[in-house]
Amino acid sequence: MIEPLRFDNDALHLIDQTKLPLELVDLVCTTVDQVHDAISRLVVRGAPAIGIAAAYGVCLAGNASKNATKNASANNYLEAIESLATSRPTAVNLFWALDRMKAIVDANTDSESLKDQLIAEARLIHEEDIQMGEAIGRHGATLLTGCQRVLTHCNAGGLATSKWGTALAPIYHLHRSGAAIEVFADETRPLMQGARLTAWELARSGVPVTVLTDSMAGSLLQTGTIDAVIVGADRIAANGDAANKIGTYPLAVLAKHHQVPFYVAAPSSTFDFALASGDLIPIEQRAREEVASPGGIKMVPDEASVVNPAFDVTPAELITAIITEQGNIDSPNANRIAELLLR
Ligand SMILES: CSC[C@H]1O[C@H](OP(=O)(O)O)[C@H](O)[C@@H]1O
Repeated sequence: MIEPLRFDNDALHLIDQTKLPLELVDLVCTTVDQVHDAISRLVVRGAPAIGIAAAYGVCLAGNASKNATKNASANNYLEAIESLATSRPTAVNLFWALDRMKAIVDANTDSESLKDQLIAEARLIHEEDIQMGEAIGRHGATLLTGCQRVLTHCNAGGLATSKWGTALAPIYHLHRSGAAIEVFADETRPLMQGARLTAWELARSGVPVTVLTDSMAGSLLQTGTIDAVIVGADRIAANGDAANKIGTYPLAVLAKHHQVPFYVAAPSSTFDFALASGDLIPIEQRAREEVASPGGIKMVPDEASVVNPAFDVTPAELITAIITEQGNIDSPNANRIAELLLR
């Protein structure tokens, strides 16, 4: 499996996902600002991957404070945490990871070992995500068993996480076990994560994949072509409402209408119990150019306005089950989620 990020104690190596599928190249970050920029430009993207990258980004602040006093060193890390928290607003994994790094700084009593403690915590966050992806694959496979044609939106695969993905983890699990499963991937405008990233990583793994434009999903569901829909999430509120890539909500409505199971796959680090419902989830608004000039080619006249929300929110009642590393939550609601994840 492809691994989108690697840390060698002084540098964070990222697959530059803005270059895929044409080029497989790394972007090497040695400063906090470079990691902030990499997250904001979607060099590294996907809720779990963003959290892991930010955790390693905090560690890079240590490079700037080699000779600083204890307080300066801790302050550098706290400034890094504050800065990285402004890189993107929706994926709660970013803030979940930064909170874990801040707890290490706050508990610090020995500045000499602080950088090592932070690197250890970032590596733990990374390793935990690998384990969570593996478990999501196992749990999700029990729901997708027998499904031959699965539709997904955006990229919630290995490129969006540490290794196995979330929505694609059950598909990789079933494919490895010899199941006949193929994926229909929404291209996912405007940044085309489905066409560029999901198709690339599935093809590379030998999983049959068909790319469709986002507007084609309805007719595939209408004609019975699709056995199940599975997507990732960037933040799930306490009542089970899930924020995910723009275009997920209409897909959930279509799946409900055509009585096709609609699954959301996410690790517990994507749940935000501080938010009672999905309408409270901050939705990132991205630049006009992503819609108006895809690939630098102007498609929209200057006189026209453009909207570009990066995410939408799917109400819990449209979700058949949420797949987590701790198990599957059928017909999600607040008490079931809390019960399963907080036990
Ligand atoms: C496994 S989380 C993947 C999640 O993140 C994507 O958004 P972006 O590409 O903007 O980071 C999309 O919502 C995916 O479902």
